[in-house]
Amino acid sequence: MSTGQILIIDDEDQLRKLLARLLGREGYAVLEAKDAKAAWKLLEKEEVQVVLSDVKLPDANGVELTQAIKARYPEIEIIVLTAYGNIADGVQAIKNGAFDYITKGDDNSRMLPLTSKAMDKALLQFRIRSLENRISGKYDFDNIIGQSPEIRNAIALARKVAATDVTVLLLGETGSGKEVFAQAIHRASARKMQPFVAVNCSAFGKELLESELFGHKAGAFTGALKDKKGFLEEAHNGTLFLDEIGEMPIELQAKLLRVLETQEFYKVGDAKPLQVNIRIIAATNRTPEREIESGHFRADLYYRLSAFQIQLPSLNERRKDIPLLAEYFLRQLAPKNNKRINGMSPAFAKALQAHNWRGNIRELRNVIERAVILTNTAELDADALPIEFHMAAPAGEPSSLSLAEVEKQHIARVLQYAKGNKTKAAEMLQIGLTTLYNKIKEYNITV
Ligand SMILES: Nc1ncnc2c1ncn2[C@@H]1O[C@H](COP(=O)(O)OP(=O)(O)OP(=O)(O)O)[C@@H](O)[C@H]1O
Repeated sequence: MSTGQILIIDDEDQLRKLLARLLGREGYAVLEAKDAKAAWKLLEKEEVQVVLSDVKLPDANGVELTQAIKARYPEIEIIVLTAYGNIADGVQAIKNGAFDYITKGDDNSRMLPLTSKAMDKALLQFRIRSLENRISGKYDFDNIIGQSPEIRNAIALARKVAATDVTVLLLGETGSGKEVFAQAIHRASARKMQPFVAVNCSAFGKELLESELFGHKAGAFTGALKDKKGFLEEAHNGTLFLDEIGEMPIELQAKLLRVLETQEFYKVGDAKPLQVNIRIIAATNRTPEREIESGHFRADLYYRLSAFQIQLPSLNERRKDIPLLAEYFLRQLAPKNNKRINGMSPAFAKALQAHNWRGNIRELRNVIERAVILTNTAELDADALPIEFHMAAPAGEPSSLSLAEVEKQHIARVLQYAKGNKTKAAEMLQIGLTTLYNKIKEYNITV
């Protein structure tokens, strides 16, 4: 029995109903639309794998509609129904991305096998897409955890801008969720079925970043053996996320500005420009104004990018979300690590609240994962936290402590944490065991 859903677009009621019956008998779920407008409405609401569309529709041409549907929903396969004798339409439809075409009334015997093949292909594409989404852990706004006004405010702004094509600049400390926001904006936009391409500008050297972004022609430089598509081209019709934009070399920033202004760019080694349609979301963990002053960030690019800025709060600024996020990561990470852990002790929760989260949500996630791995009971407890959680800063005026005193206190704390195990303490302190013994003696530390 076949599965999957087919949408038939045809204004001839009789023929449409006949096809619907035929395909329904094969086990497909079938939807019907009289025109393109009704078809778009159904496509928005329903998951459709295959479209059968007449060429002559009251409000559209099926050959052009094919291109529009493929642009928005690339996984869908389309079979076009052409009028008798009009092969040109069929050929053009295939050029526009159709799976195939059938001549109306003439090809009923081809209809079922062809539909079944198109369905197989589409189902495979849907499966790949869903696996890709799962692997890359894509986020939408509902998965952005946080109740504090600071994060709710950022989410509200991002939701509003998502529906538009406006360039967005996300500001926030490292690990505060800039990429998560960029993905959520993409997924809430009309481009959601199109690629989301993320580029970390700090991960490449200057030359490499240029050819990775813009692509290159074969022979453009030594080692460029074949033509290569750049990220800009890969993100065509979709969203390009430029992370750490402040790290982009200044000459490249000028080129990027040109792309933003003209939606046009040149591959490295190519004389003719390529047209692209992309939405840009950029992010930085630096302060743009300071970067401009120091000459690392072009002011004109900044003004162009910052049409819509969203400042993401740091975790320290929204401490009341810490328990919520910790629970969320625990629920996610315990099963992943095959652990049955259903809560955290008050001491564990208190230590999370007191910590200075310089690495923000990424750090919190890592701390929870580490604790999950170390825990074999039903509850996360404070001893599964990294050492810095156990060692509050030494009390008193800093000036009142000599370096030797700080060293003594630190060694004492580490020994206490290691429950008197000197080998473990020496490892944590990254000193030899003999040195540790000497220090214990020198400072008269009681173990
Ligand atoms: N609000 C949130 N809810 C749940 N998980 C989140 C949230 N924000 C961020 N995360 C998680 O925190 C981690 C860091 O997020 P992300 O990579 O988006 O940060 P970033 O600001 O882009 O960091 P960097 O500046 O280092 O690139 C990821 O594992 C992400 O899944």
